Amino acid sequence: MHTVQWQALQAHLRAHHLELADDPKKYRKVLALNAMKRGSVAIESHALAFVPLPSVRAEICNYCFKRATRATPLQRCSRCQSAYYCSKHCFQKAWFAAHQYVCKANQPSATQEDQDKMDELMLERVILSIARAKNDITHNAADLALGAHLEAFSSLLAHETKQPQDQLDRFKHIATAVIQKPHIKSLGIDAAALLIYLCRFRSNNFGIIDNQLFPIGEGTYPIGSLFNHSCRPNAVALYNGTSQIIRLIDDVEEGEEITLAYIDVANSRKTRQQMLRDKYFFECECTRCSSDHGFGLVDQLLGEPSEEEDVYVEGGETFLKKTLMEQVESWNVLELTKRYPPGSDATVSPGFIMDIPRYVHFMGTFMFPSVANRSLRADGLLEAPKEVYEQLLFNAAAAATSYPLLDETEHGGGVLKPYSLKTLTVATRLLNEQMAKNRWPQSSRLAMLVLTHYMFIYPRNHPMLALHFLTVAKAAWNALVQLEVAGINRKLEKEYERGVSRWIHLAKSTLSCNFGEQGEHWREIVELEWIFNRDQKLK
Ligand SMILES: C[S@@+](CC[C@H](N)C(=O)[O-])C[C@H]1O[C@@H](n2cnc3c(N)ncnc32)[C@H](O)[C@@H]1O
Repeated sequence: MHTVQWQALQAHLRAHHLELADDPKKYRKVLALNAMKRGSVAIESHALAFVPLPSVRAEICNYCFKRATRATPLQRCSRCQSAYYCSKHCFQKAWFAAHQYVCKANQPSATQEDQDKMDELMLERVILSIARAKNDITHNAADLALGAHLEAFSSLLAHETKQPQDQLDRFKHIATAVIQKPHIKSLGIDAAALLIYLCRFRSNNFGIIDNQLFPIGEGTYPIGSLFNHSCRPNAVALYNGTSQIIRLIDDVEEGEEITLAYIDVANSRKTRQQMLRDKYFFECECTRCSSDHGFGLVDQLLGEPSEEEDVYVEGGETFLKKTLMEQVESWNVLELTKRYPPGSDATVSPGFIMDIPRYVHFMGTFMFPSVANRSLRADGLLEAPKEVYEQLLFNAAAAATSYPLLDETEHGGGVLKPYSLKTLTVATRLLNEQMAKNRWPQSSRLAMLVLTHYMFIYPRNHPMLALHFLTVAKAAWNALVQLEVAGINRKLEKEYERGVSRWIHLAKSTLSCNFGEQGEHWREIVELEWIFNRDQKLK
């Protein structure tokens, strides 16, 4: 067994009720030692090194990664003019950790804006961190976490024989440049070891994201890198500054593997598998990739980009946008809620040719039944056993693909599929445009269309889904207010009121599992709930 040799690492993981086990295909895997609840933190760890993305370097503190605020504007390093910090404390920490070695007078920022520079900075910082950690361990042998980080990093897969030649050439170039620097030379590491480090970064490093899930940097997190990939993961990596938090988004049984998604799972099956092959050198056999039924149906429904290009012939994206917006404008909520009344059964045949409004309401009976059915508990679906929840999604995928689509060829276009990755891209773009124009009834309809896609793509309680529930709740509330001002009929008002209250519930339930019950998103949803309840009382 390999895993007996990493004693500090195993002890560190065990302290978090986790265990590293051998795996014939994946090398090793992280298992839960006991049952764990969704929303709980599996493990939190610090980076061995991190580098901000050049595009956000002037917007976040380059040491703690907190965004600048009016109260804490960023100060630029007066010497190199290219690093930014929120406080003297962060500057001193960064200086001591690595900045003293890389800071050069009047460095033009343009030279730092490429991947080579990021890799070079990461390499230097990792080398310095390891040297410092080794030194600290000799003074404090009991520091398990430090030992665990070192054991984890030194045992990560580098796949050096599988890396493409152009990458290896690039890495050799970077390693040669770094090894010549006096503060690195004095540490006595050879170029071959540095090449392995760079290969390890490529198949193990994380993109650091902010609270809106936008990338702001890259980090080497040896503990986080022990988790394997799944396109249907049960955990996510979120960040508090530069601290990495691995949080469970579903209940995990004793002995179950904990997995993360290395790539955005909103990609087609072929694209996902290609991305994983290119960068991580494995064939994905996760539950989403390996089934022809179940998730196979879901992947079929979302489509492959090349197939979609054939479908959206004449007019291309312009046709899609125009047709989609026409359907959004003519969307009759009352008529559709009558067709799918509260209590309707998802298996009832709708007997229609599918356009977008019908599709969304029909999918709603599977995916968010509590929005249409007042007798259901708001978050019942999110609390159902995983198998029950997933079976519902599979039924929805099978039902969606079994109805004929509205063919618009007579009007000079192609066929607008209500479901597909292409439709998702166009709907997301339109949603942002409509929100920017304060067109809230249209925004709330587009947000529901996007939601029907996200429900297929992301596991429940995934942060993308949680943020989107928040968007749906805000859009529905703003739509209600706008429609009231314009003079809404009482029946439609009731529909919207039920919708807002249920979306708020769903947003709270999902947010609590990933971002937690604190921070800006939680504040936003609690404020919306308060305003909505006050409005209801006043009525
Ligand atoms: C970030 S590491 C994950 C930890 C790794 N298994 C280990 O023991 O160090 C990424 C590498 O693990 C392997 N891996 C991760 N997920 C996998 C999966 N679902 N199937 C097969 N191999 C996987 C691949 O070799 C990949 O390049």
